[in-house]
Amino acid sequence: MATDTVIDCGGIGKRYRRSWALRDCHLAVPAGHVVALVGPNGAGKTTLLSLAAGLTLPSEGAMTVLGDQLPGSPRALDRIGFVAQNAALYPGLPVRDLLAIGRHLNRRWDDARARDHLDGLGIPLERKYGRLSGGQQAQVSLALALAKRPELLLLDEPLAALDPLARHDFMSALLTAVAEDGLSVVFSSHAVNELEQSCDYLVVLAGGRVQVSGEVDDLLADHRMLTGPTAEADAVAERLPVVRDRRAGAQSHLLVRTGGVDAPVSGGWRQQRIGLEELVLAYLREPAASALPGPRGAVRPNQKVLS
Ligand SMILES: Nc1ncnc2c1ncn2[C@@H]1O[C@H](COP(=O)(O)OP(=O)(O)OP(=O)(O)O)[C@@H](O)[C@H]1O
Repeated sequence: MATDTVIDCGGIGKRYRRSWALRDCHLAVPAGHVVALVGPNGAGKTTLLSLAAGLTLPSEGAMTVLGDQLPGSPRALDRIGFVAQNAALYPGLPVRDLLAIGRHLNRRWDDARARDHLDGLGIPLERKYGRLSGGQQAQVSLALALAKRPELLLLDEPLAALDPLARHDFMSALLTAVAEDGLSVVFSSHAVNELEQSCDYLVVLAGGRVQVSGEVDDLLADHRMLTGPTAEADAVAERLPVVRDRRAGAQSHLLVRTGGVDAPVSGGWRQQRIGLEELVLAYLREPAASALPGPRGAVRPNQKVLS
C-alpha cells in the first residue's frame, strides 16, 4: 500500500502535569526520507518519537503514522521499528536469545537478516548483550529493529554514546538498509555536523513546536548568507526575511530566505549558499525564526517568521 506520509499531526500537544512537552505541533513528514529530528535539550524530540511509536498518547490533537494508521494500533506496531534512547536490552542475555525474543514477539520477522547483519560486523551471537561495546550494542538494537522489516524506523539519539568510528558504522548499516528496503527513517540527533551525509529531510523542534521542516535540498536552496556593509544592512533586512542578523563593526552577516534564488542585493554584498550544519545552528540560535512548508511557512519581508 502506498503511503504518502509517515508522520502526520496537526496541532498535537503533549502535557506532563502542568508543562507542555509539545504544543500546537504541525508536521507532515513525507514517506521515503531519512529525517533528522533536531532541537535543543527538552525541545520535545523524544516525546514526538514516543507519540509516533504509540508509547504515549497526545493530550490534545491527533497523530497518524504511515498514512492513516493510529500510533500503537496493531497494524502500526507491525510496520514500525523503534529504538529508544539508551535502549537497554537485557544485559544478561546472549544476543542469540534477544533474537529469539524478537522472533516470538513479531509477526514479520527476518531472522536471517539480523544474523547476517551481526555476522557481517563480527558480533558473536553467544556473547551477552551487556558484555558488548557501546557500538556493538547499538548495532544489535539496529539489527533487531530492522529484522521487523519496518516501513518506518524511529531512532531516538542512536549516535549519542558512540565514538566516531561506531557512528560511521552505525549510519552506514542504516543507510544500506534504507537503500535495500526503501524504508523511511526518523532519527533524533545532536550531531549536527554529521547530518549532511546521512539525512535528506530536516525537522527542527524548539520549545515543543516545529521550527523548521522540509527537504534538505529545498531548505539549502532557500537560504543565502549575505555579507556586506553594515550601513546598508537595515535596508537589506527590510526587504528580505532574516533568519539571523549579525553585525560585526563595518561588516554585517545576514542569513536570509530568498525563495531559492539569489538575493537582490547591490554589488557591495557577497552572497553564499550555506551547508546544513550552518543552517541548523542558525535556527537553533534563533528560536523565533522558522522555515515551514505551506501557508504557515509563508514569509513576509522584514520579518522573522513566527511559527
Ligand atoms: N515523563 C515525563 N514527565 C514529565 N516531564 C517530561 C517527561 N518526559 C519529558 N518531559 C519534559 O518534556 C519536555 C520535552 O522532553 P523530551 O525528552 O521530549 O525532549 P528532547 O528534545 O528529547 O530532549 P533531549 O535532547 O534532552 O533528549 C522536557 O521539558 C521534559 O522535561
